[in-house]
Amino acid sequence: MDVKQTPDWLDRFPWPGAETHKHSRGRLGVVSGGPWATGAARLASRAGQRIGAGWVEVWAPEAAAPVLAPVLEAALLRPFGDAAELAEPAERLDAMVIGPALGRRPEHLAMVETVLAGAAALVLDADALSLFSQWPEALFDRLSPNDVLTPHLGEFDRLFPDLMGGGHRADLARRAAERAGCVVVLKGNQTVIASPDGRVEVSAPAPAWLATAGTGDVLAGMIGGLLAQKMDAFDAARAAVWIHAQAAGRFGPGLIAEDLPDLIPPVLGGLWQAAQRKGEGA
Ligand SMILES: NC(=O)C1=CN([C@@H]2O[C@H](COP(=O)(O)OP(=O)(O)OC[C@H]3O[C@@H](n4cnc5c(N)ncnc54)[C@H](O)[C@@H]3O)[C@@H](O)[C@H]2O)[C@@H](O)CC1
Ligand SMILES: Nc1ncnc2c1ncn2[C@@H]1O[C@H](COP(=O)(O)OP(=O)(O)O)[C@@H](O)[C@H]1O
Repeated sequence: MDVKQTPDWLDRFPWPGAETHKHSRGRLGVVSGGPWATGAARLASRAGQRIGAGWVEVWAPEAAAPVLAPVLEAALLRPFGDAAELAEPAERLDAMVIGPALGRRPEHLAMVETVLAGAAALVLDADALSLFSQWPEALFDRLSPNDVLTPHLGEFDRLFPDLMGGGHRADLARRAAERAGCVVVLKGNQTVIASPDGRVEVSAPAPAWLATAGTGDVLAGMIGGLLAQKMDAFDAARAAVWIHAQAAGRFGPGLIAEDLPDLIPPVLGGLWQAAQRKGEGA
């Protein structure tokens, strides 16, 4: 990677150091769907691990725990009974991802509401967004500037129907971030990342191989993993979108979401080398 072309967030990327331990490196929680819908949380949690969160917990409804137990290794399984039990991780952990394959029933809304009340930085994706389609203001009222919403255009339309009328996607995302009071990642071939303070970045076109189920769940886990490492939400979203596209480009045709988390390390390796060279040149 040419040092002159390195992304500006590279200077703020959370590399571990000699004093780092797994807890100080960033603790991420991912909330799983029910027993028939655990795959999305697995994709997100693995992506969070790969991007550097040192401690990853998968919070699973009790019925889903037997499904997850045999397939999680370094990630920790945390079964829960009802939504109120999510208050503890939402306070203790650095970041949480909720929404992928969560479900859209009242108990799922209660889960999202519980997590919104905690101190952890949040990535709200998929069903966590659609659950608020009838009352988006109830979501916006509870968000913090370090939270991130990751809608595709269909989900964006549910939360911000009046913004869909026209204008460039960058302008839609900017207005959405201002209204929501948090970072908005409007996904697509060119993903727009907008901050409530007015910063906006439009990504370079990403490989269309990403148009396959589950790649957004991986992106949510990547953003969550960087938030857990205390990266600023706008930088975390920009970095994750960039690394996600680079990883997809490395695989090319035939990509499925399962491939993506394990493609993160070589991309990080290139960034690490570029950061070292930049440091030596400084
Ligand atoms: N392995 C898994 O368990 C996976 C679970 N998933 C879950 O499956 C459920 C349905 O996910 P969907 O994303 O289909 O959500 P939705 O069913 O909420 O949205 C899809 C609808 O939005 C419209 N739409 C408009 N623009 C779109 C765009 N740019 N990208 C995608 N859809 C667009 C589509 O035409 C479709 O009508 C969610 O719970 C989701 O989290 C998916 O994330 C895929 C992987
Ligand atoms: N045509 C495309 N070109 C490049 N990237 C795409 C394209 N279509 C989708 N993507 C990317 O793939 C991901 C899909 O996310 P999403 O729609 O939430 O899927 P899922 O919910 O199935 O994980 C997003 O990161 C999006 O930017």
